[in-house]
Amino acid sequence: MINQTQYPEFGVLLVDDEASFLRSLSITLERSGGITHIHRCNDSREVMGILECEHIGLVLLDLTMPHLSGQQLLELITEQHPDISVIIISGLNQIESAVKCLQQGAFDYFVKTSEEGRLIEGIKRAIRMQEMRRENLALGQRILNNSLESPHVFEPIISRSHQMRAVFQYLESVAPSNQPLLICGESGTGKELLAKAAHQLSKRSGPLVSVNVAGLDDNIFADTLFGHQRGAFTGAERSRAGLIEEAAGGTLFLDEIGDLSMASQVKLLRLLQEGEYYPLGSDRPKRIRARVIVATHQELQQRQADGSFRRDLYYRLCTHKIHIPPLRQRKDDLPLLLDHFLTQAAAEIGKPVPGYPPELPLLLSNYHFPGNIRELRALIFDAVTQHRSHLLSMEVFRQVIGQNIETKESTRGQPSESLATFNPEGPLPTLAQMDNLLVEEALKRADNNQSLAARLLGISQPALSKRLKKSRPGE
Ligand SMILES: Nc1ncnc2c1ncn2[C@@H]1O[C@H](COP(=O)(O)OP(=O)(O)OP(=O)(O)O)[C@@H](O)[C@H]1O
Repeated sequence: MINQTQYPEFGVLLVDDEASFLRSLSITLERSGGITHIHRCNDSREVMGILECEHIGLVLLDLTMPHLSGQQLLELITEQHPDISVIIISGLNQIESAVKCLQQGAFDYFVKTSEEGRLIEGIKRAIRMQEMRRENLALGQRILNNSLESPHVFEPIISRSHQMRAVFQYLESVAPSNQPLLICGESGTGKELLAKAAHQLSKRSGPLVSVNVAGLDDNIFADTLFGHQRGAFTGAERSRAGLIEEAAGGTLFLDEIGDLSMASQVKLLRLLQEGEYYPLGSDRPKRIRARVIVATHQELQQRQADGSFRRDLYYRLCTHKIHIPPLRQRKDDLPLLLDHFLTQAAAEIGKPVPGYPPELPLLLSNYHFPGNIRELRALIFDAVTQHRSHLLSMEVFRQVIGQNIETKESTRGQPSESLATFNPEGPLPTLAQMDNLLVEEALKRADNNQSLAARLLGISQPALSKRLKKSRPGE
């Protein structure tokens, strides 16, 4: 488990011969930047040894020191540990030495008298770059090996789709990060399941605290997240910790973020930018010690375009972004999910697991599942509850899916993919030719099952059979 006080995931080494400066710099980093994973060294001769045995990602280096100068150390570090970032924090405000250090590979250069906010921002930028570099490396490695480090975490998420596998690999790579994670996808695609997996992978010792923010008015949003002091408003008889506090050392999951009010979006942005918040009625800021995961089924790009979602908040949230494909784009998962939910439903109801007619997977694969996996699960549970024999009845499925296939196929103004095959430069097919094309396409989709093909076409099976006899007289 990651100690909840350790940020970032790698160590930050402070090197200066003045022990008092080291002490005050650590306090500043911790208080104003939330940076707590700190090592200190006031003897320049020990630096290279520390880099060998500690997990260091960033060095903050003084220039003027006895034994080895900062410049000598910078040269050694960039040569022997090119993956470690170095920021120079010097007592000298000399443009030549700054330029020289940057040319030598330093990430940034500050003077000790620099304004605290600027210094912290620079250090956080370096941490962020280092985190991204590590994530990229980890992701590249996983994709190359096509591997998962913790496959057990994904066991509740049934899938064999290569798109979902890529999602899992990405999730593993960004799990240690402290940056927000944005999970997008249609309703019922498993965003909450994925948030749980992300929390587990992060190995944070604190809890996963979830809240659906859709429809929360701004005051309730602030009170829910930030908590309040006693007497903060009429009726606040006791202080109450908010969910941010409850999630300390763990993960705060904000679901339906696309539906957050504009006023609350400003509050969330400030929280993410500054890492601090004020409980209602308090003038003492508190530091957020939870990783934030947000999810939405809304198209956030679209919501930005129509002015209902802040662009700056979107950019804060999307450092790490996952899009879960809808079920209709990963039909390979249908048979697995069917078996999974049949077993689950049977166990819950206390019945033996029923078999199902061979045409059921075919029927399911021709449906567009607007409610995604949640809808599939509900359908299967309903069918298992209702069935009486050893074989699952198709009736429940036909009632829902049959109608919707027809609705979907007859949607006006939205040509389906198979109809969008006209060559605009070629001659227009005749109605009779289109008729044949449609019948052929329906049979292909229905795997030559005529009753299903008829359903797709919105006609009866005898009507289809009649047409086929006409168009294929020899068969
Ligand atoms: N791949 C999967 N394997 C097994 N069950 C799944 C899978 N994906 C989703 N589910 C199940 O489907 C239901 C909906 O999933 P979940 O609540 O995670 O979706 P969601 O995307 O967060 O939906 P919403 O946007 O409506 O909040 C849950 O019962 C969940 O356990």
